[in-house]
Amino acid sequence: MVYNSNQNIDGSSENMDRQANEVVEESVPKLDTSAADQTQDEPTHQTQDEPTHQTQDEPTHESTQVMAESELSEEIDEDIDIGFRFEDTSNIEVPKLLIDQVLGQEHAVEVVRKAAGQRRHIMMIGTPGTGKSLLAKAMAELLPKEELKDILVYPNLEDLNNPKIREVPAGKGREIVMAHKMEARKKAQARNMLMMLFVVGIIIYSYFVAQLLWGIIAGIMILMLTRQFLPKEEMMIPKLAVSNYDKEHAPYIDATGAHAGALLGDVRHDPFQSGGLETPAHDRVEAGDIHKAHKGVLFIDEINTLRLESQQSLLTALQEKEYPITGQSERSSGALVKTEPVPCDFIMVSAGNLDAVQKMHPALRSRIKGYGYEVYMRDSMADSPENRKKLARFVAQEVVRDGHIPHFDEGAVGEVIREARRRAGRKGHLTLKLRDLGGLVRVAGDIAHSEGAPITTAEHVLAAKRIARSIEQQLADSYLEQRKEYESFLRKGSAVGRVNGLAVMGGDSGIVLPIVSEVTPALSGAEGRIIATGKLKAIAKEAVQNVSAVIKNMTGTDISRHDVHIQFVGTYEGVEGDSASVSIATAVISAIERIPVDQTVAMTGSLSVRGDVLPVGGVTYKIEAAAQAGLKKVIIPKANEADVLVEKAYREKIQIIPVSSIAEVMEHSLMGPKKNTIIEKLKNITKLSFDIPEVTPASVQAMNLFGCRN
Ligand SMILES: Nc1ncnc2c1ncn2[C@@H]1O[C@H](COP(=O)(O)OP(=O)(O)OP(=O)(O)O)[C@@H](O)[C@H]1O
Repeated sequence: MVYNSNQNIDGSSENMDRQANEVVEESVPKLDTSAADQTQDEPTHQTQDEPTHQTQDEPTHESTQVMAESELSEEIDEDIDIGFRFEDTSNIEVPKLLIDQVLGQEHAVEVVRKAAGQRRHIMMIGTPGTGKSLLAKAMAELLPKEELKDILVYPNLEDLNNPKIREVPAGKGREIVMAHKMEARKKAQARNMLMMLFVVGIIIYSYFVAQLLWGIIAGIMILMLTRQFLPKEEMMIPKLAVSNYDKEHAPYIDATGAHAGALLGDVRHDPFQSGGLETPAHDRVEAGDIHKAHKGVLFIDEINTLRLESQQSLLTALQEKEYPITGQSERSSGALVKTEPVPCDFIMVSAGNLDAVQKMHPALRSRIKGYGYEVYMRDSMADSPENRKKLARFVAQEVVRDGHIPHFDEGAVGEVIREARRRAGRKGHLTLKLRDLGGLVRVAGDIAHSEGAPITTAEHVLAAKRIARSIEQQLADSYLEQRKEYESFLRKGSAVGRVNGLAVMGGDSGIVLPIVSEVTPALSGAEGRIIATGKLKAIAKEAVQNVSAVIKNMTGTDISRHDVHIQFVGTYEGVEGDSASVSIATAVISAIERIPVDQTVAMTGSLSVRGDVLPVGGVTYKIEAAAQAGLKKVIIPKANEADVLVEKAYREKIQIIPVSSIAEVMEHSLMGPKKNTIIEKLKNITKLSFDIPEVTPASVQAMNLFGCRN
């Protein structure tokens, strides 16, 4: 039995629904406690045979309905009001100071300004690419240049393994080293001259006493001995460990992922430790990032990835504002050397996501909390004329920073802003994941540059959007291709216990995720089980458990003597998040009640235990994936309705159905007259759910940021 995917399931498909139901009813008995054996006999046959048959009937016809990438319309959407008129981004002034270039993070900017004035540490938490390191760099620009120092390491004649440390004003260190070198050279020259005269004297004398050979040998011996035993002036030259010569502003040192040596300083190993060939200990001392950041900013991203010992040492350095340098490798001769404490009065800007906060050394965290600020970076900003203007300035900044790509005209900036809207995932917002958006600007610029175009236009940006697809997007395309080729999901007709779920990969790529459910008699004599396969991770597993509560409530069926199998088809990489909850519920209810599901429908949504459909992330990408796969309708949570910013090319291809309860999901996805009974039951359950706290799209975004995927 084939159901036309273009039928309206709300009204005109009623006939077909009835026919479908009749077919299913004929062959599959309704599941109840007494019909356990029957369900074991037939369901596999019913649910697997029918769909395969359906999809193989008309594959070529069907494939024409599927939207290929190349068929996508390249039409430019309606114009975007940027908030002001300009010819191209060369007319937009780019602020000189980095802090004035930061957009959308007003709170963080304010904190950075304050912290720079008061020399406080900062911890920035937020999504990658939202400007954390940019702000840290900007902070270094705000610090007074006058306080900068150079650090010199001197030999300690009393204890060669304890070199001395001296701090001098910036630029002075270089002068001191040069002066020492000059002096050493002069002394060495004078000494060499004296020695040569002495040796020549000996040779002349030996000539006159007819002992020339002995004279030459004595001369060579004297030269060798003086080289060995006379003090060497160059050994006394201090080493410039940290130089701020000619620096325009305070140092910004990025110590992300630095090993102990690079972070805390090190003393090199000396393979020739004697015989006049050795390198003096002070000359082998290497400053660490904490010392190079003296009077400046030390930036550490993903601070939790630093080894615990390094975090402890960092804490000491923060407290003492000085830290001696010693060899980090126990087996190296450098381990014998330990300098006097080296100044390291830096401002630490640490960054990461919430994970970083949880896993970092508690004492270090407490130090930052007690002597600084914690800032949460925003992911998006309001889509106001003022902010659109700022985004136009961002495009100008990126063009200037790149230095190779042509400026953008107004249309091109409009397209970038449209993409910023889409990527925000929330209506009325613009994304602040500006590193990624900057990537789009660069690819568009590269296309324009390779064409020899004097200016980047909207067409270049559109072309860039097609080319600059993330790995996940490319993978999603390849998945879709494979799934279409092997018919691993259906696009028309109906099937019992089978639902086209939707998922996101990498935050910006939707995929169709078929979910199949089957009900069999319980294998063990005890209670029936819910068995979910497809490498489900923690949240997905919990979602399956929650759904089972809804199902028990809804169906009123005692399923305790049955095992409910739920399969996430083709999920080799595993599944996380709870956005498949409505799909799981629909598949299981369909399997239990033997009511077919419309296969032209895709769905996404989280589910409360009382049957409310709650918002999820990535709706736009999921809808686009469903449209691209050739599906006709997509059910989304009503709370996500405002977040939908589907590309123009997909808008006509798919009907979006926002719902707020599982009853509505069933109404739009089940087929046949039997569905009304189940919908009535479901409506009664969801009526009771008024006291469930509301989950807003913003809270979903926050959950996503902190590692929860939907
Ligand atoms: N708020 C912003 N304003 C202006 N430009 C930004 C902003 N956020 C990001 N950018 C652009 O993106 C680039 C990368 O941002 P940045 O390195 O600061 O991100 P991040 O938050 O430190 O990311 P990560 O945690 O991955 O290091 C910046 O050099 C800048 O070009």
